[in-house]
Amino acid sequence: MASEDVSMTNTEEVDDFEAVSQSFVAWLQQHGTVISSSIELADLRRHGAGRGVLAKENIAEDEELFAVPRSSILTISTSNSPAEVKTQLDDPWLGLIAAMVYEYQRGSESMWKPYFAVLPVDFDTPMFWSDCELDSLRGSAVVDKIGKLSADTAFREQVIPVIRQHGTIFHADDRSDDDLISLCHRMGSTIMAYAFDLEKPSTTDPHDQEDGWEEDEEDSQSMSKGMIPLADMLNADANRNNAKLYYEEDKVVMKSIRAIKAGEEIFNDYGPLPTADVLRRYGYVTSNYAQTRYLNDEEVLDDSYDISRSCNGDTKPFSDELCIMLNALTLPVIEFEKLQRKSKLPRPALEPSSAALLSAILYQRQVFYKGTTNPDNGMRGDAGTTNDVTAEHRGTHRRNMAQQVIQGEQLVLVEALAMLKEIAAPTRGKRKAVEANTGNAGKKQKG
Ligand SMILES: C[S@@+](CC[C@H](N)C(=O)[O-])C[C@H]1O[C@@H](n2cnc3c(N)ncnc32)[C@H](O)[C@@H]1O
Repeated sequence: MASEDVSMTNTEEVDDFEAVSQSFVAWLQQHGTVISSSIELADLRRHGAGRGVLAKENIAEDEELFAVPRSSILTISTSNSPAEVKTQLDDPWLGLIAAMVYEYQRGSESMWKPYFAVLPVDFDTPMFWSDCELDSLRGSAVVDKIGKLSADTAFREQVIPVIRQHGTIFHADDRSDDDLISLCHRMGSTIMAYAFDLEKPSTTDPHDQEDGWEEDEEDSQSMSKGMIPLADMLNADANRNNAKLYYEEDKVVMKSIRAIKAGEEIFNDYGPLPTADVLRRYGYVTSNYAQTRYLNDEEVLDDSYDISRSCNGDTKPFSDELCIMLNALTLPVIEFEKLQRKSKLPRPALEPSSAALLSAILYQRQVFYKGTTNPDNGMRGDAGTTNDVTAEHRGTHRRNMAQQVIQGEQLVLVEALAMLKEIAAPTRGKRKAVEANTGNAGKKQKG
């Protein structure tokens, strides 16, 4: 959410918001972005969604909405920062942050200046919450995933020395370290909420190998991060997702994936993230994701497990990996050794003893939420961004979002515990339904 959204109080600032949008669109076109006359960049602050893209007229499925040349995408390699800076920071995430700080600090010398004008200055992600606001998220595993201290350390120890070494070209000589660290946080959070995983063109420049930002280890070989102007002006809605980005050799193309009526918003999809992760990455909450998941990070193994809400018979609340791990833990040693000799794993069907173990863990997990909120309150309506509230209401808005996260997670726990109770001690006649619900129908159960 852009800072001008929050501070907007008078007509002058309304006009400024529009003017900034218009010069951004003009800049895009000057640099080769082709925009369909059927869409427009719109002011959606009244819906709590900042800027967004709307259909001006009916759009058919598979129509090109806009095409952005790869040269307009801000990445480590397209940035004009000196090669020495690019090689000094070999972490791709820190590298992209440094490239963005560099381009931002150059002001009108940077080709991306009109783009920075539409990017956010303030964020509602928990990274920027006060301790008191964070307390309203107590119990959720998201609190341990914020990583503010480790980011501070990485900025202080790795990025700041590089900026200082090239202080003149970074226009950083009159800025304090704390000031620069705030700027790094701002760019890091922008990347988190706006950047795309870029698919590389088939003939890859060898320098591109260093480019980008790795988020997930498994992605690191094939993906890099880049800031794609205009593509990142689409808001997200899993249920109303109607557009998709396609990667071509010299450009990226946003196309409709279904017919869109005039006046409708054009939506991207961030994927089936747990509500807590939508808040952590994007600074808003929504109940729209059908697969509201609870990240049950028990650290039993060097991994974590999702428990999904079983909204319909197709959804498996407990993953195969989780079932196998629990079954392995509860298996008598002699049985476990038998499987080991045959190089086999336990079945991915939750055994009653495993269900009892998982129940005990989840009851333990419930205690962490004590006093945070009451799960019986039911879900509140969606709390959007702070784009439409003033700064003094920000705390209330953040606490409302926290409440929506906590209530969602507690609901998942309550539903999972009820299901586990059935598996651990099934009531006569209900066993079949439980097996169907856990995705294990037809599989032989022990015990
Ligand atoms: C990729 S940007 C989309 C453009 C953004 N609205 C803007 O004005 O710059 C992602 C940010 O948009 C906002 N956003 C995206 N989808 C939203 C939604 N469904 N409801 C409310 N805000 C949303 C969040 O602030 C998120 O961090």
